Amino acid sequence: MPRFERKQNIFRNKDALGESYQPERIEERDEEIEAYMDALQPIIDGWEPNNIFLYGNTGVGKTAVTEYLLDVLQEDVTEYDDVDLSVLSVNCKTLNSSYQVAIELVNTLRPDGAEISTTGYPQQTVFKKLYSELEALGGTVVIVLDEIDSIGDRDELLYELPRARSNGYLESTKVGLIGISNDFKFREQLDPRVQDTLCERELQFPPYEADELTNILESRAEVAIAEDACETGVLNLCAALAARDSGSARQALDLLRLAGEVAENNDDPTIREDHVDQARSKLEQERVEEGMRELTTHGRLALLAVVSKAAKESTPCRTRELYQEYESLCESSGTDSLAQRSVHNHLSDLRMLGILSAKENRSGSRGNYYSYELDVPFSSAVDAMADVLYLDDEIETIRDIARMNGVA
Ligand SMILES: Nc1ncnc2c1ncn2[C@@H]1O[C@H](COP(=O)(O)OP(=O)(O)OP(=O)(O)O)[C@@H](O)[C@H]1O
Repeated sequence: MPRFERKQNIFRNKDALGESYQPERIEERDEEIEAYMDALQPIIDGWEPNNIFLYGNTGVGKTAVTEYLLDVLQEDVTEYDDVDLSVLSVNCKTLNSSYQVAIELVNTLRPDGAEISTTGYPQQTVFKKLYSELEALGGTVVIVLDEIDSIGDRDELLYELPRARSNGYLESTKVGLIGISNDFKFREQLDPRVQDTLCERELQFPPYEADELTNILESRAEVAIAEDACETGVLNLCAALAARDSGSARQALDLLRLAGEVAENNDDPTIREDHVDQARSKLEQERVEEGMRELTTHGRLALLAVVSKAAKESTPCRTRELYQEYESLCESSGTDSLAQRSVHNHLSDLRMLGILSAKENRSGSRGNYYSYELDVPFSSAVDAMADVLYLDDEIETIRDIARMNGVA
């Protein structure tokens, strides 16, 4: 009978590399913190808060810096008797309308057991309930709406809430909104009147550079990794890979955590660079698989067409040739093929997902055309597809051809 045994050579505190960990120190964001503090200053001065819109790619510290600064603010505000600050944080990811966000806020403010139902009220009734809860709370209320873009175009709350005082719905309570988003298009899509108020102060967080990620990793590794369990060059490699790809601290931390797990599972005493390489392949495969799950059958077949061409060392490859490959895969799987134009759209989607990359070629009088190739390792793409497409024979043949050509 196998027994469980605690492993502890690699990690000192693995949770410190996880999503829910709040770092004690924020590295490399001094300028952004200064601008953010400036935007929050009216709160400590006792004035109405600014509305703040914060954007930047995923994993660049928007949530971490917001949580950190609001904690500091809540602590510092205790020095001033005339400011009574409350912070409400809601992640809008699963709440895709103003209505649902307003219900969530009301229920956050109400005591257990007094929550309202999530359906059945007219929107204005829910807004009124929200105003009355906010009025009962009093003082200054900062409402953080993370992943605010999930609200989409049903953004009435973002128009109404900042105007609640001037419209007489709130008398004593001062409300400030902080909207956080990694969707750059969201701001442009907002109604200009919403833009005016919500984006009163705009803050942008740029992607991290490799040396910044190294510093973030170093300070996190102090807490998370056991002494001497990380070989020289490992943190730099995680940082360089994440900087080249996305500039995301989350990606760099994920790489380190996964590399540690690979080392641990191999019973190796330290994390080495080859563990990071394995971690990167694993993460890439997860990314492809995640993208794959979102694809329709035709998206998958279009991707398999590119994989098949890659096995033959025939990529980058233009749509017309990929289309022939796609048609023959459709035939093998007993699926009716789509027109070339639709397959072209699927290839564009795969490019947006970061699974393919495309080169634009000029072809004189006949205009420009794209040629596509895989933007993820061949083996990750083929493994992911073997899991979701019932084309075992075709996929085996593709693997054989790849082996013959030394494509990995
Ligand atoms: N400057 C930093 N110093 C220390 N840790 C950081 C820093 N920036 C990011 N992190 C860490 O990186 C991870 C991702 O950061 P965070 O969740 O704040 O990103 P985000 O920009 O809000 O991303 P998303 O848009 O996907 O929510 C977290 O674990 C966070 O603690």
